[in-house]
Amino acid sequence: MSNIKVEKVFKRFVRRGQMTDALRDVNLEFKQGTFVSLIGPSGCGKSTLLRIIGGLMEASEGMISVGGQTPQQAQAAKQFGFVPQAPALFPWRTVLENMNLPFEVNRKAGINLSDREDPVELLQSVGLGDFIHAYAKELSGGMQQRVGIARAFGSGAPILLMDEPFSALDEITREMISYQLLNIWETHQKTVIFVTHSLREAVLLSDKVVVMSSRPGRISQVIDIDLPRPRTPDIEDSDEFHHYVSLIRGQLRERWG
Ligand SMILES: Nc1ncnc2c1ncn2[C@@H]1O[C@H](COP(=O)(O)OP(=O)(O)OP(=O)(O)O)[C@@H](O)[C@H]1O
Repeated sequence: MSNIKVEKVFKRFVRRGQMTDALRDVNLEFKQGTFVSLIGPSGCGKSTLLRIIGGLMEASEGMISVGGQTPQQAQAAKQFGFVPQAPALFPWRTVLENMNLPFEVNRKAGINLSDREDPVELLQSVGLGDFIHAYAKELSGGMQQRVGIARAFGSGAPILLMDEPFSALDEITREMISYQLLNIWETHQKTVIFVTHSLREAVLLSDKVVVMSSRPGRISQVIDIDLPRPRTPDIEDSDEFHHYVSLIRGQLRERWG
């Protein structure tokens, strides 16, 4: 089981003699196969926490375990897939060729990914079945981001770290993509840690929402989202949905005030 445990994590940046405490006393547990969102005011340390979990940055103090491994060991064992704000696609490669990138990189690293998922089926589940032979440069920003998501789900990594993947998209596209992300996640249940500023996205997508406060970033509350799955658009009109949104909004306001 690749459960992730974060214990007493503290992170201090020191730049030109200036100290910034980005995270303090962060304790969290992520169960394998769950979808967890991190939400909080700008600068509260969400991206820093994601990078520390993903082995891209070291904590100043504390312990992180990814199924018993350090984040760096887990990263070397290809446990993580990253979905950043803008997907790193090769414009002159087709969508299908871009899907093969992690596979090619991992093959060079001598890692056998024979059990990888079917890229065409993954692209279909994010609504890109008709675009597999299109060049990446021919796609809209939203379509490119969907390729990035499908690719992360097909990379063989059991843990996906998503840092505001929809932030560059317009509202309507965001809404559509969030349902496609739900769709692909409900079929291929990986652990997802999803950084967002959107209350709606956090509630719609997640099993748990971690509300953070600034500064230094701490966990102010972890809220279980007890809404039935699969989640369909009508859920957004339900009283329960609105209840969770206002609960999180209240938490965030309390911490700002
Ligand atoms: N490499 C760095 N060097 C120095 N300070 C940093 C570095 N990275 C982040 N910080 C600081 O740490 C704090 C947390 O930053 P972080 O990017 O994790 O916040 P965030 O919650 O993801 O913000 P946002 O929602 O605006 O993306 C901020 O005060 C930021 O200036």
